[in-house]
Amino acid sequence: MQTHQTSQATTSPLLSVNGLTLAFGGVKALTGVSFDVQPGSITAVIGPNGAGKTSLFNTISGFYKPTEGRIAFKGQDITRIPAPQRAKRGLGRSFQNIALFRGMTVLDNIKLGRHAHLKTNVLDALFYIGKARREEAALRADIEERIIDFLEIDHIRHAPVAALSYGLQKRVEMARALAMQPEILMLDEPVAGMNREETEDMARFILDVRTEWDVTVLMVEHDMGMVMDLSDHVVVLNFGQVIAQGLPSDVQGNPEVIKAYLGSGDVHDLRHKFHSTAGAA
Ligand SMILES: Nc1ncnc2c1ncn2[C@@H]1O[C@H](COP(=O)(O)OP(=O)(O)OP(=O)(O)O)[C@@H](O)[C@H]1O
Repeated sequence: MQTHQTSQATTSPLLSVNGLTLAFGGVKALTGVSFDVQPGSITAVIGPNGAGKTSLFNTISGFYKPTEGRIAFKGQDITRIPAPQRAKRGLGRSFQNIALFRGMTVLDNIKLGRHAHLKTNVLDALFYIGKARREEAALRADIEERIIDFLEIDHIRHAPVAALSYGLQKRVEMARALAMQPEILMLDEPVAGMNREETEDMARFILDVRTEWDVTVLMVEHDMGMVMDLSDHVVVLNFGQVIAQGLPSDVQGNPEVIKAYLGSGDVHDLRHKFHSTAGAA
């Protein structure tokens, strides 16, 4: 297994995952997973289907409780802290399958950013809109405008989410996650199902989120080309374990990584994506 010394600076990590183990009954979804996310970095978690990526994301954001291990955010242990409090502390996330309120407008979805991930029903969320209007409208509006401007979604701000293309919906989901004003943005498959143009747009937004918003990015993504182009650090999972981590160039040629993808039948895709990367961006 490669160490991640090559691509990891010596500064204190923003997020530190240590020996994380998660079991569903007899199934071990994660076994002793450890890695750091450096502030200001783009870190990607990759791995074949069923490798444990979503389980890892859900454990970091607090939806699953690990059987063993520790998660530290900004130097503080958050392993036992409930998901809403993690979000409040600055862990923002999007979801693999779009989790927007489809009947509501883009703007209202963004307004819910701070609370929608934390509330389980629409009434709670709607109540929040009223409350927000009274209490913090000006501040919120400023942030919302910046997000709308940044993600170039002004023209659809009053459109119902259900009427939008898939690529735009993913962008609105990112907008909503940004409305939480996260320090670390966790993106679950940000370009899944997107065409090439949409993927390139999203890649640009992810890079800009880091530079213009000063937000650290942790993403799970299947699109190898994008991962290799954007990431500072790549963590590879297979069967719930970290089999390699380091610079994109390190993991790309790692025999264990190739083997993991070969086993899953994804190697053709992997090779194709690796080789198409250079000319893509
Ligand atoms: N809620 C659950 N109950 C039982 N087993 C689960 C549950 N969620 C995940 N698993 C199992 O844990 C393992 C890891 O699954 P996970 O969804 O985290 O992988 P993944 O890398 O995100 O896969 P994909 O790329 O297909 O989304 C798999 O064996 C899966 O069947």
